[in-house]
Order: sequence, then structure tokens, then C-alpha cells
Amino acid sequence: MADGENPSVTRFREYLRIKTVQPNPDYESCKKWLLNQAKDIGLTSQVFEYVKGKPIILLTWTGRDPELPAILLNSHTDVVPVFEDKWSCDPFEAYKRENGDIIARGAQDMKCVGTSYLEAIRCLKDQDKQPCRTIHLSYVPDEEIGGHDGMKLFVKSEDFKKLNIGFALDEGIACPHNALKVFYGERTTWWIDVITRGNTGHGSQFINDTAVSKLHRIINKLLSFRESQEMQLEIGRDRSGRKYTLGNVTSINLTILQAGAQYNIIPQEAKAGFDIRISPDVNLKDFKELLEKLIKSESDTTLEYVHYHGDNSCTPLDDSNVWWVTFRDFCDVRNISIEPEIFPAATDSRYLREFGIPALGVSYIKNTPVLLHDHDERINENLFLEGIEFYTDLITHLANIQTI
Ligand SMILES: CSCC[C@H](NC(C)=O)C(=O)O
Ligand SMILES: [Zn+2]
Ligand SMILES: [Zn+2]
Repeated sequence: MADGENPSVTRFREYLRIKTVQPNPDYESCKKWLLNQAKDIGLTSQVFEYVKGKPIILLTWTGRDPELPAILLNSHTDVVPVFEDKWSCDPFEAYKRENGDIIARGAQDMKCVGTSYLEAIRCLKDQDKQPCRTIHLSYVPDEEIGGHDGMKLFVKSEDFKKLNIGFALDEGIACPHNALKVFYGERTTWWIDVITRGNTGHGSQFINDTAVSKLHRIINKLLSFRESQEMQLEIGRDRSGRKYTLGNVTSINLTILQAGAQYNIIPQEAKAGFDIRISPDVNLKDFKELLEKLIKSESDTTLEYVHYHGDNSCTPLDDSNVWWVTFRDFCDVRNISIEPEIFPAATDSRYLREFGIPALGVSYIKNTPVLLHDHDERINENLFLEGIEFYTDLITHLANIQTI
């Protein structure tokens, strides 16, 4: 432990030092560390390994009434790669500046949250405050690359069904001002490849119906849709008069382009890859039909879904949802300003919501720049400690709801 350092901070920095960085995360060390924490705190543990080398670690504190639906505190264990030369220090050293800023990959996304859950439970256990409901802490792999070998398999498993989860907390994003972002849904992510085929020949000729001319027309149509959505983001207001955020619009970005082998040969095939994020206000079936109609407008052209998700369920934010009401009132009483939003990208919450589990994404990171996936990702130790108190109280409230 560093001199005089709060032990919760020391443990957080230990977790940050485990190199669970994609594409070769050290899940083994991570598993050992988490199981050790569980032992220290007095939680039972299970490890599910649906894909070899990709463990899901589940820690459990059984409630006084284990028949009631349980609470799930979810976090992912992997982190995204770094451009080391752009960092002011080693991203896996968890260096602490004089002002208490802890710099590390995963400091915001989302090892601060994963450790805060543990520290909150440690605190409640120390005080012998066993709640009514059982609390499960899940530490899942591979969220950063789609969660296919992690949460996606977990929610479909018998092991998960047995847990009888009633509500889940998961990750959010930092907020630069004095408020917490709370995510109740997310835009649906589709990654698509559009592949066109056409006439080929010598590069000096005016050849018709080439793969590139077809692709060009499709790109133009998709990018003009992009422009209209960008405009909507600028001027749009929701039903309550609030300015649109990314969650209210659909974005399309051309992120991959491939064609050609030699300068003087017209390519016979061309490919464009698009990253599409569809607002939950959009009907997915209609949008799919629209996309497929566009593809059909060009001959010998195909569409491949590289990443597809067919569900855009959101967690209701109304009085019918006791979990939400408890969360909202909890923040209200503590004067914590919250900003409910649609997550612009994809998190593991989509698998939980698809399964019918209400989930809120919230990371206790206020007054801090959004640095997830960025260089010098950081969180201040005092804010991290404040977060532990927040989760300790919040978990107590949620796990003692008795009405459902
Ligand atoms: C479709 S899996 C990719 C997941 C990733 N999540 C985040 C939060 O960056 C994304 O939205 O691109
Ligand atoms: Zn994350
Ligand atoms: Zn991430």
C-alpha cells in the first residue's frame, strides 16, 4: 500500500495493473485477483467458462430472502488497447498524480465500477448489513469486442436462469459537469459490408456499370441520410423540449473501403463497411427493409451483416418500474443530478434488456472529462471513494426493495 493511501484505492490500482487488454487479455490473473477479493470479503464464487480461456466470474452475497429476484452488478473485465507513446505514463502502472488523479487504461471503462461494487459490498458486509435480496457481481470478458463469448452466452445459460435476476446495474460514461449520466437503453449497432460487383477492363476506358460506380451511388445515398441525421441532431428536440442527443438520431459512418489490385485495371469487386447506430425511436424491421431495398437498387450487389442485433428494448423510466423509481428517488434525496439518456454505442446491457431484465448504466464519474478509450484515461481517487459510498447506499436501497 502507498503511504497513507486508502486501502480501497490501493486495491483499485492493483486491479488496474492487471493487463486485461484486448486482443490478448490476461483473464487468468484477473480471475485469480477477483477470486481472492471474494475470499477476503466473504463472498461465494463461481467461474463459468463457456469459451475456454474466457472466464465469467460470479460472486454472490445471498440475501435474507433468497426467493426474491436478485440484483446483478455487472462489469466487464477487458479494456481497449492503448497507443503507449501518447500516454504521459505507463497505462498499466496505475500512476497517481499529486492531485490524486489515477491514470490507467480501464480507470473509467470500467474497472472503477467493478472495484466500487466490491468495495461497497465489503463495507456492507463489515457492518453486517445483509440485505433482503441476493446480490450477484458478474465480471464478464470481451465486452470491448462485442461480448459474444461473454455476456451474450451468459444470459442464455441455465446458470444465468438460476440466478433469478430482477434488475441490473452496468456501465455508463463520465460526465464533464456535476451530474450523472444514466443510460436506460442504447442505439442498436449494425456493422455491415456492402459488396458490389461489375464490369472490368482497362483503366484507360469508360466502362459502364463498374463495381465502384455502383458502390459510389450506394455510399452517396447512405451519406446523405447521415447528413439529414446530423442536421436533426443539431436542431431536434424531444417531446419534453430537450435538445436531441446522439440517442435520438441514427448515425452511419463509412469506416472501411476496399477495391482494386492495380492502377490500370477496373476492379471487378468493391466493398464498403459501415458502422450504423440506430436510435431506439426507429423500427428495426422497417430500417432493415429500407437498407435491403437500397442494396437491391444496384445489380450484383450484396449486403452482409458483420454485427447484428435485433432488439432495441429500453428499460422503462416511469412509475411502473420500481427499480427506476427507487434509483431516481435515491439520487433526488442526495441532490445528485441525473441525466437519463440512450447510450450512443453498445454495452453488455443490451443482452440483459433483450432478455427482459431492466438495466441502468451508471458509472459514478462526475465533473470529469470523457476519456474512455482515450489516452491518459483517468479518475480522481476522491471521486472514486465518493463512488463507493454512492454504490454502498444505492445497493442497500435496491436490494431492500420489498414490493416486487
Ligand atoms: C458491437 S460490439 C462493440 C462495442 C463497443 N462498445 C463501446 C462502449 O465502445 C462499440 O459500441 O463499438
Ligand atoms: Zn465499457
Ligand atoms: Zn469500452
